[in-house]
Amino acid sequence: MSFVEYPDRELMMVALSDRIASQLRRALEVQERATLCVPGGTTPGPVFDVLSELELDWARVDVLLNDERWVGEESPRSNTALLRARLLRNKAAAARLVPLYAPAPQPEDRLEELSEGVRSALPLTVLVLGMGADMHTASLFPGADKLEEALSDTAPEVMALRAEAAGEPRITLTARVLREAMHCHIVITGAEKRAAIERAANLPEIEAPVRTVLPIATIHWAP
Ligand SMILES: O=C(O)[C@H](O)[C@@H](O)[C@H](O)[C@H](O)COP(=O)(O)O
Repeated sequence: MSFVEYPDRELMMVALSDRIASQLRRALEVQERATLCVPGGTTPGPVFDVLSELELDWARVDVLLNDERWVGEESPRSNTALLRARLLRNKAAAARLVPLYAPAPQPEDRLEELSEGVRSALPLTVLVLGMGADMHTASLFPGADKLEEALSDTAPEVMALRAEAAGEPRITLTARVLREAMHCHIVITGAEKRAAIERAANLPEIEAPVRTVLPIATIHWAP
């Protein structure tokens, strides 16, 4: 795991966006399409703003969330709505969105068709992850009902999980899909998350799910 510390958040978001774009550009020199997988939540908005303006053959990029809360796009908690509002516009409007949500009461109702779409976009070329102070990443929450299976090498690509801390049901990429990414960045801010990721390095994955990607991740941190 490597750790990059920035003096402030703005600098981090610009530097990280630049790095993501150049990794995608390099991949597109040798392959027809590339996949960018990104988190929802409150941290990545500014990265999306910068990325959406960068020069890149976006028409050959598939964009996919790490995970989604099981809510419609009209909800302020919808990660898909965040993606549409902040990333899939400007130059990046040409990218293809791989959906992780479809209207239905429960994620299990649409899991098969959503998984098929995800499979068509694998492996992940550039994976950007957030992390909660409880050391969850994507929707791999400590204490989630199916966490053990979601961390295993034999998990399906996509699973529906429920956890008390998660609020609504979640749909998430599983650990093995995250671990197979070509490039992996974790973006975090603040003292609490810095302490959490340092703690995660010495805990089992079942208690600190983010640990599953630490061997391949570059951690980007700003106060
Ligand atoms: O849908 C989600 O909640 C995310 O994808 C999740 O994994 C997020 O990255 C972390 O919870 C950090 O969230 P914040 O950036 O809001 O702290």
